Parts: sequence; structure tokens; C-alpha cells
Amino acid sequence: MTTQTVPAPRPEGTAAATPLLEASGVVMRFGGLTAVNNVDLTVNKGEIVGLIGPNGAGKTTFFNCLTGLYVPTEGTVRYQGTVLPPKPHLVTSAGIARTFQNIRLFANMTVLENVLVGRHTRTKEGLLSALLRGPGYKKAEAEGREKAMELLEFIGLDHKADHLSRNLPYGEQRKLEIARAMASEPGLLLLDEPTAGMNPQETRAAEELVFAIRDKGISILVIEHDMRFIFNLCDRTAVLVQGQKIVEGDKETVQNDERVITAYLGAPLEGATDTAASTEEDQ
Ligand SMILES: Nc1ncnc2c1ncn2[C@@H]1O[C@H](COP(=O)(O)OP(=O)(O)OP(=O)(O)O)[C@@H](O)[C@H]1O
Repeated sequence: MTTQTVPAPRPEGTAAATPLLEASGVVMRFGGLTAVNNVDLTVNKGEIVGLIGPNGAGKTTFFNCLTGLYVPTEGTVRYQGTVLPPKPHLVTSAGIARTFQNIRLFANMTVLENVLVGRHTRTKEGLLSALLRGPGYKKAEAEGREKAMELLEFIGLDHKADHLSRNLPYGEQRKLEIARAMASEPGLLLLDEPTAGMNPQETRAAEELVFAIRDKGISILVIEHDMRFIFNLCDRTAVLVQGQKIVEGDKETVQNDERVITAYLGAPLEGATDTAASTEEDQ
């Protein structure tokens, strides 16, 4: 990966012009609980967008709605202008990849094998071809390994390609998750708390990695509790509180918003009644 500490400036006005992801009026209810309440969010090409909010605000549920794990109760999610099918593998094929809050690597597989698993949506060879191990399969396999090694080099883990993933230090496991997600060649990468459990040094390295990924032309939507990380990285940040988006904007807009300060201090959000904090019984 690149070792730059200062990101290359994003060309003014170009990235903002092309919407990649457009979530509109997304609602997710679990019985009487409204976990996500009428959320609109756009990620444009070339952007790094942050999604923050207190615990239980609905951030991961919203991610799950974007990636087909959940079918939203209401609303639509478009990627490059097309409504996404509510099936995770089809969302991945369409160009969205994600990581999870809790690491989900194959512990007994090598680092390289974990990345190869992430490539399966980009592999055209079918089961029969794999069983026969014909020339088409062998060529695709060699190409796959080459691309996977390039990714490992990019994230700085090529020297550990043959190590079992369970033997990697925590910070490297998180990086490997990102490499596996990138193996599906996404246009948009969703990162769910990528620095959770990291020490400050690993967190700074993760910042550099996210900038380097954006410089490769991949847009990013990131959930994170580390405010410094979010404000260092993001062109724009949206704040979810009790399922609702209460504010969206640049660092100054978000930091100075009274509602955000109140939400983080734990006071009830004014006007937010039909929310994750309320159930049908309460209403
Ligand atoms: N499958 C589910 N069934 C019922 N309730 C759920 C389900 N998933 C999430 N919830 C509830 O929805 C609300 C939002 O949860 P979610 O995990 O999306 O919040 P979050 O903002 O990601 O929180 P955190 O920062 O703690 O990860 C919570 O009240 C949670 O208990």
C-alpha cells in the first residue's frame, strides 16, 4: 500500500457530481421497533462518507439494508441508478462490498485463501470446470491468485500469504477483511467499525489505507465510533440517532450541531418519538 500520510486532494466539484449509492426513505422495522426511520443517504463517486451515531442508533441495520441482508420495510436503495436486488451476493456482484463489525475471516484458511474466497463473485468458471480442472479453470485460478497477491501487497500482507489467518495479529486480521472485500472489485466499500479494538498506531495506519483505497477509485461509506478517524477521513458525515438521520455535512457542521452534542451526551432527542427507542407499546 501507499505510505502517504496526506491524501491527494480530491478534484473540486467532480466527485460530488456522480451519485453511486442512493438510499431513499429507508425504513427498517423489527416488529414494533423502528431501527431505521426514513433515512436518505447518497454516496458520490470518489467520496468517503461517514456514518456515526450512539450505540443502537441503527447504523449496522442501515448497512444491512444497503447490502441485501435485510429487505427494508420501506424505501429503495439504488446503485449506479439501478434498484439493488435484496440478496447479498447480487449486491456484491453489482459492485458493493462490505466488512463486518466482528471479524468474519475463515480462521483455518490462509491469508491468500481468504482473499481468494472474496473473488468468487468475479470468477466465471463453474463447478464442472473446477471439477475437471481444465485449461480454462487453471488460467482463471492463476489470474485469481495473481490479483489476490496484488491486493495483499497493497495492504502490506503479501509476506504473510501462507499464514493461517487466525495467527495474524488483530490489526492485520482487520486489514485482511478489507482485502477480502476488495477482492470482489467493488465500486463502493462499506466498512463497519474498521478500527474497533485497534491501538492508536493501527488506527492511523487504517486511515492511510482508507485514503489509498479511495485513490484506487473506490468510494467508501464507513461506520465508526472514533471521531478523530471519521473527521480526518470523511468528505461528509451523516449522524443517525434513534434510527433517524439528524444531520449531515462536513466536520464543522456535524461537530457544532447542538443535536449531535445532545445525542452523544445522552439526553433525549427532541421530536424523535417513532424511533428505535420507542416500541408500539410505548406509542
Ligand atoms: N435483527 C434484529 N431484530 C430485532 N432488533 C434488532 C435487530 N437488529 C438490530 N436490532 C435493533 O435495532 C436497533 C439498532 O441496532 P443497530 O445494531 O443497527 O445499531 P448500531 O447503531 O449499529 O449500534 P452499535 O454502534 O452499537 O453497533 C437496536 O435497538 C437493536 O437492538
